[in-house]
Amino acid sequence: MTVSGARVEVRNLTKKFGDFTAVDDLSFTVEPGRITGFLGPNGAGKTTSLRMLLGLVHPTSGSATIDGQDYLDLDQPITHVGSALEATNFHPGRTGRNHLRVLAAPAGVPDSRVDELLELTGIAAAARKRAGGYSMGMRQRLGLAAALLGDPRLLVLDEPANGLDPEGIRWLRGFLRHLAGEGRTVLISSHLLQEVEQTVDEVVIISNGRLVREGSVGDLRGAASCLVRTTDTDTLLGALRVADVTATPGQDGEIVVDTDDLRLIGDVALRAGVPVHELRPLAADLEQLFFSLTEGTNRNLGSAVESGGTRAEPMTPVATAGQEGKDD
Ligand SMILES: Nc1ncnc2c1ncn2[C@@H]1O[C@H](COP(=O)(O)OP(=O)(O)OP(=O)(O)O)[C@@H](O)[C@H]1O
Repeated sequence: MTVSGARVEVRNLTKKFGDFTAVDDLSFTVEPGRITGFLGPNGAGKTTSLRMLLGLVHPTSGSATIDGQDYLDLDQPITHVGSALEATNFHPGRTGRNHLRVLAAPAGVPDSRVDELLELTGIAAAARKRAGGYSMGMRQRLGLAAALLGDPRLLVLDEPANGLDPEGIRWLRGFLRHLAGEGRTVLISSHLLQEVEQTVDEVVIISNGRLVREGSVGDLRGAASCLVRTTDTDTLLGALRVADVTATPGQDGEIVVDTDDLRLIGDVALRAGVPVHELRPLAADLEQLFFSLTEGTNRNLGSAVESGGTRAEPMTPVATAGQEGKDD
């Protein structure tokens, strides 16, 4: 199945609550066929941005559009955008199945689609149980099923990994990958880069309502490198130089080499006749990078520090779902 994903454009988006600027001149783009992580510490402004994208909050200035249109101007929005903002936005006394049916009916979505989504999201066995008794992970799955009712081109999920166990996170990763693989645009928020690092292709990082970084996860990780340890650093450094590989000596026989081609390094060392005691790729510490970009700020804890620095380039936000229903 091929889906024409929607392009999200956020331009100079700003939201003030009184004197407080929750979202500050935010610009970024979210591309179809990709999973984009919208990241920032608690209180950074992610949910507010997503709510503006979904037409739930009116921007003070700027815009957030879906294929060039405001959410509120979309014809049959359920077919364009599916969102899940809060995993508790359902009637606790209603079964999971009825929750979905209540959302589906007014949108003209057949009950067969509800049953299909209950299967797809792995909660079919609990479909006739009251949603109030669902675990957090099951609520997340129910929210995801609700977001997918209209087979949308854009999926906006606020903290979808919250409450999922490692197996659930692995499942979510595969599920979102499948949806993006069909061409859909997938935008997920998280306050933990680590939680979504292996899920997302692109990141938009905000802090104090402002963009601090936008780009691919690969860009964030930076250039590949590896560490090699030997008892004869001088000889190995010379051999690496001859092989035209940039290398920097460290302590205790360590050399950091600007490539992740371990075989090449091993071959160079063998030819130079030096012993290799360690050889491994060096992973960038993304979590540390995330903290330095966001300065560990958490406005919800009252520790807001206006970040003066690290402005970067642009990318995108989002989300909502959850409606009211009636009893079974
Ligand atoms: N209606 C409102 N009135 C006043 N302040 C608000 C309102 N909504 C949000 N805020 C404030 O705006 C800031 C951004 O909140 P927002 O919920 O968008 O952040 P977030 O990045 O989604 O955080 P979290 O990860 O905790 O959900 C917070 O300091 C919050 O207290």
